[in-house]
This record gives sequence, structure tokens and C-alpha cells, in this order.
Amino acid sequence: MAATGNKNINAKLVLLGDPGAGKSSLVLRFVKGQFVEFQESTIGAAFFSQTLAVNDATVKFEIWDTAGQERYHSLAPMYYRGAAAAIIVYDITNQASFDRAKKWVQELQAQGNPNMVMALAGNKADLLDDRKVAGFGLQEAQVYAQENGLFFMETSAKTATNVNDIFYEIAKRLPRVQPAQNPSGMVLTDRPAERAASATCCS
Ligand SMILES: Nc1nc2c(ncn2[C@@H]2O[C@H](COP(=O)(O)OP(=O)(O)OP(=O)(O)O)[C@@H](O)[C@H]2O)c(=O)[nH]1
Repeated sequence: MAATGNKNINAKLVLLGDPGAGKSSLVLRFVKGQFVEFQESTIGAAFFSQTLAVNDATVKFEIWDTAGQERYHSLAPMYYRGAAAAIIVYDITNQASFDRAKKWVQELQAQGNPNMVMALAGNKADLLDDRKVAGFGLQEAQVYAQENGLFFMETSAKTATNVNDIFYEIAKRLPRVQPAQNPSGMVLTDRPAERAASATCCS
């Protein structure tokens, strides 16, 4: 079988979510394999890139880690516009952050790229005892994600649980550009025989 060759895919990915949910920590874990106990709040946004090999493709993520603070909200469309993927992050110990995550999903559904691959990350999974997305927690998030076409994982930037996995799952779900079956564009042919036929057909 002829090899189709390696496909290189560049994918813009944006992280959105409440301040303190752990967006920067997830990126730092994924890109540098590090975790900082007292990670500073992001100002505006920060850019990172990281490459993953997935099946027959190499996916280069161009990652925009946005600032969660409300005063930066108006900047968000600049980062999610044209993004191929988004990770919406909440903190499993903070109910308000889950509610905010749903608002981000609504905003992306209304204004984001319709083919965007969306992942919901319930972060700080190492703090299971403090779980505050209360009473329902894991199950509510799973149901919500399913109903809204997202895929969902609980993650921990601290212990690295599911961090590479969530990026890997996104990479797998990105639409692959299909090789053209036929030359693109319209082929115009001059068919004088037909024209001649039609000119004489009905007179
Ligand atoms: N226990 C635990 N703490 C975490 C985890 N992820 C992040 N943190 C901590 O939570 C705090 C906030 O993390 P950040 O990564 O700065 O959160 P953020 O969402 O980027 O916040 P903004 O930049 O303000 O939007 C930091 O003190 C982190 O060390 C995690 O998985 N487990």
C-alpha cells in the first residue's frame, strides 16, 4: 500500500475558564512537564507551542492561554476566533468555576468556529476530597459534556493526571484535510459538436 506520507497539522488551541482554575498550570505541565504551587495569574494571554505525534500525523499546537479575570473577557474572541480547539477549564472544588465554564461553552457555540473541537477539563482532580461541583460533580459534568458535544476529562496539573491525554484526544479529533480526489476547480470544455447540434435542433 502506498504510504500517504506524514501530515503536519498546525492547530490553534485556546484555554478558557475562571481565574485560578488551572489553565496556565495545565499548559505548563503539557509543554514543560512542570508544576508551580503558586502560579501567577495570567495578564492578557500567553502563547506556547507544543508538537504531538498522533497516528499518521504530527500536530503542532499553537496554544493561547487566556487570562481568566473578567476584565480580560473582551479580549477572548481574539484568541478563540479561528481556533481549531478549545479547552474549557474549571476547578472541581469550585462550583462557580463550573457555572462559568458553561458560559464559555455557550459563547463558543454562538461565536466560535463551528467545527471547533471542544474539551471540558475538570481540573485539580488531586483535590477529590474538596470536590465542590457538589452532589453531582463528575456525573453532572459528564452529562453536560455529552449533551453539548464536548469531551470531558478530569485532570490534575499537579499530578499530571490526564494532562497529556486531553491534548492527545484533541489532536485525534481534529479534522484531517483530505487529499484532493480530483483536481479542484471547474473544468470548462469547449464542445462545439453539441453547440452545433443544439443550434440546428429545433429550427
Ligand atoms: N492542587 C492543584 N492545584 C492546582 C492545579 N492546577 C493549578 N493549581 C493551582 O491553582 C492556582 C491557579 O492556577 P493557574 O494555572 O494560575 O490558574 P489559571 O486558570 O491560569 O488562572 P488565571 O491566569 O488567573 O486565569 C495555582 O496556585 C496552581 O498551583 C491542580 O491540578 N491541582
